[in-house]
Amino acid sequence: MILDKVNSPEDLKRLSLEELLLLAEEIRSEIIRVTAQNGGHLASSLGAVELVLALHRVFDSPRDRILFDVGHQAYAHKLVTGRKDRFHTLRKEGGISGFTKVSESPHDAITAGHASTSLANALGMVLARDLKGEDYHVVAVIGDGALTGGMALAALNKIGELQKRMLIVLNDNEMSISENVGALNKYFKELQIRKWVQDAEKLGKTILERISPQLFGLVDRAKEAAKLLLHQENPFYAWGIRYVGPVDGHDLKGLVHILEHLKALDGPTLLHVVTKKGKGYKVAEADPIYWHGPPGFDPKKPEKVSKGYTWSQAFGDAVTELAHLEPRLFVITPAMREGSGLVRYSLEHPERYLDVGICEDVAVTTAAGLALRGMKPIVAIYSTFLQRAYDQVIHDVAIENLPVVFAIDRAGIVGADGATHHGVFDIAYLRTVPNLQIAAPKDALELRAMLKKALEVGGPVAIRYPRDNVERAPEGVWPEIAWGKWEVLKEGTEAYILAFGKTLRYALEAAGDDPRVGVVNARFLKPLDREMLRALSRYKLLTVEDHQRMGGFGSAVLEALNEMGLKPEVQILGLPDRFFEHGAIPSLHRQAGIDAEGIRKALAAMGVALVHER
Ligand SMILES: CC(=O)c1sc(CCOP(=O)(O)OP(=O)(O)O)c(C)[n+]1Cc1cnc(C)nc1N
Ligand SMILES: [Mg+2]
Repeated sequence: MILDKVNSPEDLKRLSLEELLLLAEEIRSEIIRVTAQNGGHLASSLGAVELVLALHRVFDSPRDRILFDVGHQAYAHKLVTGRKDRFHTLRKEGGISGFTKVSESPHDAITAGHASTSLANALGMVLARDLKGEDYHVVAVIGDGALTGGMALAALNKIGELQKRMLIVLNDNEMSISENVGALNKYFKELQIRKWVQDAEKLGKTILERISPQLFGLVDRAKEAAKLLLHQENPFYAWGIRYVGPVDGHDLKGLVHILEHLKALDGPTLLHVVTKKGKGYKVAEADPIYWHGPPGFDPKKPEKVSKGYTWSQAFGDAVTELAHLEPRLFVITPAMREGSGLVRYSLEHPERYLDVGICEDVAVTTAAGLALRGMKPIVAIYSTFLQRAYDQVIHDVAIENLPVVFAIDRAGIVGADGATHHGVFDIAYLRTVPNLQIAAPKDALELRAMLKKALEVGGPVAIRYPRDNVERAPEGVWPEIAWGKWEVLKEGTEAYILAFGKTLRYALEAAGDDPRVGVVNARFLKPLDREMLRALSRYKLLTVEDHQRMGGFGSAVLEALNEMGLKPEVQILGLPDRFFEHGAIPSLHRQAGIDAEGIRKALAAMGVALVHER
């Protein structure tokens, strides 16, 4: 295998073009083999193989810095930068990350996972380079989806003004996770048609030159005028960035040739490459949405596997039904239609559905605008990605107490996507926001009850639920819920576990049938159920949450007890003050001490040692 001879990008420079082409195929097979075992971002990484090889052939990483936006398309990059022997540990606990990670390799220029960060990072790097009088290249690879992010567009604006030498490679496969959206995306499609026109022109030109040089001259001048017009229409022209393309992102020889030329240019250049998401693997080419991030699969007989009924689907089913009952309901997603369970909703209510692209800030403030004009918007958003819209939650929604519902998916530890994707800060960053109420349902029925009630509350409400399976709730059922009230699920004589969200299952498992320990479904964090808290304050209290310990649900309970002048013995279980890497959710929960074992240990330390069967 040629890959056996590649231990660093240096080795790529010694390969012939034929060997490079063979290497590309070997890399594709390795990506498929390992993703089949571990799951991962298959289609994105398959589509970027030639681009990665061409970049590492022409540039000199790690001296030259090559940044990958989101970092999920960088499996080929990992394989040729000294990690091929560890590649089988991809996304596994203790193994290599599924994204680029500075601490993992000197070749990983940025730690990524969230989109649209590469251009601002690259800007910072070229500023540092030039200030220090150093000389290296900075190359940022950004996808068409990531380019819909405001951070990326704002960085382009500054890059164009400063005119620092850098190369931006737009990896345009017309896909985000779903089909990509936005006016720029439409323009790129246009450009690709023009590419076809250019090729046809070349053919026409050759024929014309033979027939009549005069006529050819006339046509050529007309074409130059049109090109100037076209060029000036080019948004990158407006940003002061040299645009080159579109070019075939799978033509390895052509890419190497172009990159060699662009390497010599000064100022900012954007090379627009067109790739096929899932390239080289038929099922992934045919359905880049499912094969964007499949769980494991049989590489010889790749079939879609059902992940079971999830919280995301329970949410999607509930809002799809709710929209028939509430004509003012409007659902917004920042480029996560499938992940948020909204495919059915988007098909049944297209006129009240919007995918804004990878821009959570726009999603939240668009919801504010909808609410100001009498609609009932729901923003379907992952906890980790809501971090991108913190100011918009406060400034555009909460201050005016607008009726916006935040359906926060992937709340808590999410597993193989790791530190950049765990949703473990939202309680802390939301609970200090006045007017904003926060709840966590224990099951799909409670989710339906909360969603329906949240639309009537009249102010902003955040409902958080985990990345997990859940028992399906019957259609058409909308249970009542005592808003702001907790629910005692098990009485106790000595201690009560106050569980918020997903940890309720661990609490019930830990308490078992021991009469000394009670369990409360503390489903409302804001408002807290102070009445019940007062009543329970004569017992020992243990709070447990799938969230950072600091600033979470337990902190809220402590503050409330303090305000009420109550001083029961309280222990708080939550994630310690560090980042959790990628790994299996139960294992990470065990490490954090928030699972049933951790709860039992905490109770024992409080003098309530539970006897339980092993
Ligand atoms: C991995 C992950 O979380 C991905 S990959 C991806 C699509 C990126 O499209 P792009 O065109 O840039 O790349 P492509 O896959 O090669 O087509 C999204 C929306 N997400 C979720 C997401 C949402 N929002 C933010 C801020 N960051 C991320 N990463
Ligand atoms: Mg894309």
